Amino acid sequence: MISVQEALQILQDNIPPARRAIVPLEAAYGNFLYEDQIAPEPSPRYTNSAMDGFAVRWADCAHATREHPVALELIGESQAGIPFDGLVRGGLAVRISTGAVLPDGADTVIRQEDTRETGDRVEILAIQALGQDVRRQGEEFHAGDLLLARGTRLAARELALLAAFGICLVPVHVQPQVALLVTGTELARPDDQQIKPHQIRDSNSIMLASAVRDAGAILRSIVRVSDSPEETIVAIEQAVAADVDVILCSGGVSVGQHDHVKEGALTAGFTELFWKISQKPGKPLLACRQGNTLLFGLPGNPVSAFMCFSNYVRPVLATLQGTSSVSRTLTARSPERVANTGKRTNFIRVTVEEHPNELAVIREMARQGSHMLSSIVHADGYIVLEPGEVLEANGLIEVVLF
Ligand SMILES: Nc1nc2c(c(=O)[nH]1)N[C@H]1C(S)=C(S)[C@@H](COP(=O)(O)OP(=O)(O)OC[C@H]3O[C@@H](n4cnc5c(N)ncnc54)[C@H](O)[C@@H]3O)O[C@H]1N2
Ligand code: MOO
Repeated sequence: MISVQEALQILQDNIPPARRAIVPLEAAYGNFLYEDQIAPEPSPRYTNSAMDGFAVRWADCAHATREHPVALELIGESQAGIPFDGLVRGGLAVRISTGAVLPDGADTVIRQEDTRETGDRVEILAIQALGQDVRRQGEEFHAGDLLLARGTRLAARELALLAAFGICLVPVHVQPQVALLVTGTELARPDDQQIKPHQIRDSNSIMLASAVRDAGAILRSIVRVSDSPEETIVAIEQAVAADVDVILCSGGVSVGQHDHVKEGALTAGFTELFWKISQKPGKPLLACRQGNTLLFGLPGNPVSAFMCFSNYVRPVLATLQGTSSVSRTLTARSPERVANTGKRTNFIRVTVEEHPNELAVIREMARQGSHMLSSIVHADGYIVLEPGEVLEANGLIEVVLF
């Protein structure tokens, strides 16, 4: 058996390069940029008004007050999308809407509330400063400025920025594609009304499918097979033919007569990277590689499957999409003593209580069984203790949050 660190290192050394593509903006959601994005033009694109009101010359009305208004002749309008085609000379004003081009000659906008219209004239009742309520061309970005750095994840705000600059083809790392293969003769679908007394419901399918989505990857397929070597081999070969990046198998990875994932993977042409890690839960985790495809044999026990996904698969899926940001951690205090009395690295599930301006407090889940979903559902994260390691009462430790 290898250690947790050794397993992580082997995986790091075997992650294929993240796939790249230039995709339309509409298809880029959730992807990470592989190149900096540079402003092709200034923003704002043109000098425009921040308010509905009147475009004027500062010099005409610098001293205007409600007691001593300044009257200007209204000569036209600059509407958003329909600019004024003329020059604002001394003594003149142009009606302007928010976002409309500031007409030539004007340098200041008076908002509507500070004016009074009288026929073809507008009285300026108040003014604060030269250039007020004018949004200058390039005041946010000049052409050539950095908009988004490589490695940025593209979501609502980032996509809006690219759209605003007309960047419609985006260089991204493609989200990795995953095929899920769930093995187990004892499995029934969750909605099976005829479930037999010797069957259990397949909870790993939806758990892993959701975890794949949470990890930013794309689930291409879910195939369920019984504990049959032939079915397992065929299903693995089909996943390889579909050219996915990662094949995730659930169950059938231990040493029993009916565990066929390892032999299935090797028969389908995979090379073993490792099998069995000195850890609890998730000891029999299998990792294999064939070309640029990785295969994981996750243990069937639901908690083991989830913890192996969190520790090993999730970081791989992150690297495959061009990022290393995976899990959030925090330093917390344990009021109780926690010990690893076993021989394997122990991923101990804990609840986390957070209080403002205080260290978070963790409590070990009373039940840690790898068949007990409550140990992950009601936990907030986990701590890692090596064999023989003791966290004394009130000791501090890093918690990995789910
Ligand atoms: N003789 C030994 N037996 C076992 C060892 C060992 O070292 N020597 N390791 C144990 C450990 S640790 C684990 S973890 C499990 C892993 O076993 P498998 O990966 O072969 O998984 P299965 O036997 O297929 O299933 C284990 C358990 O999980 C349930 N299961 C399976 N699939 C699902 C699913 N889709 N949804 C919900 N539950 C599932 C299954 O019914 C079993 O109860 O091996 C130990 N044995
Ligand atoms: O590794 Mo198993 O996950 O201890 O039950």
